[in-house]
Amino acid sequence: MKKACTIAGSAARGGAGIQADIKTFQELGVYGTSTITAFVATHPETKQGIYTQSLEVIEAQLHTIHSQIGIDALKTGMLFTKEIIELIADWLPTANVQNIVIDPVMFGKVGTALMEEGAMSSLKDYLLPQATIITPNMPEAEYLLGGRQLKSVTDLQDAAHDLHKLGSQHVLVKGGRLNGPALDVLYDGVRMLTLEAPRIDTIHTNGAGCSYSAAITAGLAQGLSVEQAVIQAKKFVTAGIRRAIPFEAVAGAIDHRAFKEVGEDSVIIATK
Ligand SMILES: Nc1ncnc2c1ncn2[C@@H]1O[C@H](COP(=O)(O)OP(=O)(O)O)[C@@H](O)[C@H]1O
Ligand SMILES: Cc1ncc(COP(=O)(O)OP(=O)(O)O)c(N)n1
Repeated sequence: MKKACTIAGSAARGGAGIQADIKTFQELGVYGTSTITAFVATHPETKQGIYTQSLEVIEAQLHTIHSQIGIDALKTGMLFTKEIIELIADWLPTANVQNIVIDPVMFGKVGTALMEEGAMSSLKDYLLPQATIITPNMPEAEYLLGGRQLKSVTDLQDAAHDLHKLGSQHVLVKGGRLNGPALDVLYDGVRMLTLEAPRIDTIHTNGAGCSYSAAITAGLAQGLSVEQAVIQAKKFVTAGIRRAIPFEAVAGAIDHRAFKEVGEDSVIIATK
């Protein structure tokens, strides 16, 4: 069984973060391991409740996984501080991991800041250049590009082109916040691929981004190409949103079981 590792924050509500990643790994048939960087237990109104782990605890988890289990692919999610980002960036070359997915998590959908102010330059300078693929959503892409606003598919394509200059092998810009179909763009420095799924009329998309990058990680661990892994992951997340689990107090979460239960062929996405 191939092994995928997530380095991310714990989302107490269970829809995003480490919880989404491990559920995704399990559903896609890879063995999941985790390094927890922080605990998030925020209230949508106060936005308080982020508790980071010490560098020592983070390092101990990384060492345990690397020395005792092994890593065929890994993803990073919420890293929160400059110090944690730099720890991971220094550790990665020593771990010799072939498939690295960096989800540059900065903002949750309800607006919670999931990256500290001042951490952006470490992310850009030390972590993104090591990535096989980076997976920003629109606000994250805008922030990485110095505040430029993205409003159309052409803007997403231009953003993917410019973000590629930061040094990752591939860039996937997620267009979940555009109107119209759910469009994302994947760029490898030569080819610009657009992935399109029907937009589902729902507010219950908590964990969509985390699960997308985790599904890409699972695919890479199993030997898929980046393009194949992204296409499978897009189907995984589309199926999950289609069958999302609503909650009473907050927006609901995607259903990680959906892709396996409905079967890959029942999720139609277009690529061009
Ligand atoms: N309402 C929706 N219907 C279908 N797909 C969606 C919907 N909202 C988001 N997506 C898709 O979910 C994935 C995650 O995108 P996005 O929501 O932009 O990221 P994040 O969760 O990181 O903010 C993307 O493939 C996006 O196109
Ligand atoms: C602990 C933690 N990490 C990441 C996120 C962001 O999740 P994402 O799937 O990108 O989108 P939303 O959950 O914000 O819908 C998070 N919320 N918590």
